[in-house]
Amino acid sequence: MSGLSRVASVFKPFTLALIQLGNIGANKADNLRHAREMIQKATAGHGSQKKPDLVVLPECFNSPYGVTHFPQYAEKIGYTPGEPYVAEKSESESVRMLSAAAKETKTWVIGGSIPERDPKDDTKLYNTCTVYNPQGDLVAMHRKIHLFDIDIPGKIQFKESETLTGGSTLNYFDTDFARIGLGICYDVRFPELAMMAARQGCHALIYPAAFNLTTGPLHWELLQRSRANDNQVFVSMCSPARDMSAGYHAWGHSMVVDPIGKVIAEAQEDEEIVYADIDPKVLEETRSGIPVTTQRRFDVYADVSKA
Ligand SMILES: O=C(O)CCC(=O)C(=O)O
Repeated sequence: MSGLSRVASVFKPFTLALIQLGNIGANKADNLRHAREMIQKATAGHGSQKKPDLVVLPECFNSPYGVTHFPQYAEKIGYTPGEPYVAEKSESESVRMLSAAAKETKTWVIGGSIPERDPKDDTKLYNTCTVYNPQGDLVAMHRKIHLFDIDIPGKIQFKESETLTGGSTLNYFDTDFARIGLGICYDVRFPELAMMAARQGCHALIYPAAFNLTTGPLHWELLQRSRANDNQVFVSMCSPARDMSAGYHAWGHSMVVDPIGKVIAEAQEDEEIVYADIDPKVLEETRSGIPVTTQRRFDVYADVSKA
């Protein structure tokens, strides 16, 4: 067996904007206000910059990043794919803001991530990304699947599983220009997830993220270029700005990589908006020039979990 199992039909040029948000502090209302202003700024059009079709916020944009903060900042969203949902009346203030921002700017918004409380089980929290169309409807949600539990002695220790539960579904959404796969930060380390999304026809994989000063320089670019090269898709991670006065020091360097593995946009460390023009021709040329997407040998490696 070879080839892609399902290919989404629509893939047109579009402009992506990554908001490398700064000033994420303890005051949630301020964080939400600032995120909304930055969405407005990113979509306002500056000089020759084309208005983006899709804007992205970073991981955990409404609260400081840290396991002790998640319970305090968590919000109930209560969205179930396929069921009616009125975002502007959501119990979640972050969802209401993101929906309003998407609607007022008439732009697709990937709303970074926020700590979410399970609507049916108060003891369960997730790290959750929500997505809005230009009418402000919530159209997709992704709960971080792989929790960030690492311990590099003397460098960084982090254990999201102390307060979070991992999601268990692959998620993507369709726009009028592309099919976009979702992951959150640590999810990028798992090639299986990216490969499944690409095989479901995603043209771009987007990860709100927040790497750190240890793993950022080691793996931030490497992982994005790897997932892009493995699957011949666009890959992007959007980070918060670096704030050395915060409890968690984010790497920054929000980035977009094209399907041949080239970095086509990159922020530095401070608050910044970076734009990338996504050109479907690069995906087509990469796949026809180096046709690994049709050369796979699933007869040899049908199920890697059994290897
Ligand atoms: O994988 C890494 O090195 C960082 C992951 C991370 O910061 C996260 O999942 O929030």
